[in-house]
Amino acid sequence: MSKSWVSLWGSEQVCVHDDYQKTADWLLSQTKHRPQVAIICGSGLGMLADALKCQDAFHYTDIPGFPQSTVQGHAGRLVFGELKGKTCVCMQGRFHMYEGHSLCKTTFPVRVFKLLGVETLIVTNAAGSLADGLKPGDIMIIKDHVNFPGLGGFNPLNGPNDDKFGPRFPAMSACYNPGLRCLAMDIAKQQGVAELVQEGVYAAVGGPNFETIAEAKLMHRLGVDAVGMSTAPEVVVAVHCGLRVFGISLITNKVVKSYEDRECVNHEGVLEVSKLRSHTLQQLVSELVSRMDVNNNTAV
Ligand SMILES: O=P(O)(O)O[C@H]1O[C@H](CO)[C@@H](O)[C@H]1O
Ligand SMILES: Nc1nc2[nH]cnc2c(=O)[nH]1
Repeated sequence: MSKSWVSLWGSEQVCVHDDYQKTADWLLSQTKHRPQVAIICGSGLGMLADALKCQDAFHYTDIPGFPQSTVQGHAGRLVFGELKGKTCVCMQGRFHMYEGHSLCKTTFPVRVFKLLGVETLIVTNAAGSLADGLKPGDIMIIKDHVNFPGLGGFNPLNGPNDDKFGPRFPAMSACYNPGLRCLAMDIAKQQGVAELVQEGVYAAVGGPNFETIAEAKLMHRLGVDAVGMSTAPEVVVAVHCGLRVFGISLITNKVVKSYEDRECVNHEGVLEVSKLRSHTLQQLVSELVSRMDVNNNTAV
């Protein structure tokens, strides 16, 4: 397969199977862990990796073929370890389109995880709320997403399809696993945090600017509950290659929807709220990993 192709947007860099394989082979040669579950930590949520025991950690700068993190709150480390009886790999820092990464680089780790033998992907993010019932500090279990860049033709699956990963036209109607969503809700009840947790629709936008009021009103009318600048491309690639997906948004701010509202969102505020809820989120994700079914690396 050629390494570049011409899209609507100009010449795109393509990652070929060999690129993912080389990174996966290098990681397999550096750690004895064979992860069943991968976790992508959102802005300020890198502490999710702290719960892993017997850690092997790698800086992205040392991993062949890996993109680099450039955003504050994304440490740029890949951490392998054991979490409540399951082997996990955790990304402390994800890649966003607005950093200048191509979509294949933005989603690169997901296919590497597939080649490592991962069966389940947990994606987390910081997001702004559009739904009136969601406030900063709340946790939204993602039931579905709107991939705005994807709808506009900016999709990580653009270009020649790699049949070894998945089909040309993958279905996206059950992206976020219903069983895991239900289990997470039960765990939230048992942990006494059910009043903080609800399900909702996440929308991915390109960023890096936050929303104008007109954009916020538009998304609210369309039924979007929370908005961020990540996650959907990773999930599209994960579903394409057959990974089971669970997603969670930590609501870090309200998206301003009124011209009378003088509030103004900023990244420092986003990181502050992430920090405040980090323990609750860690407890929820740990218990979910503990109780999810995996069977010799086969998620059921
Ligand atoms: O989606 P994550 O990586 O959690 O980060 C969110 O927070 C940042 C803005 O504060 C953006 O990168 C947005 O996508
Ligand atoms: N687009 C967007 N991304 C976010 N990430 C955290 N908060 C927000 C927000 O309000 N809008």
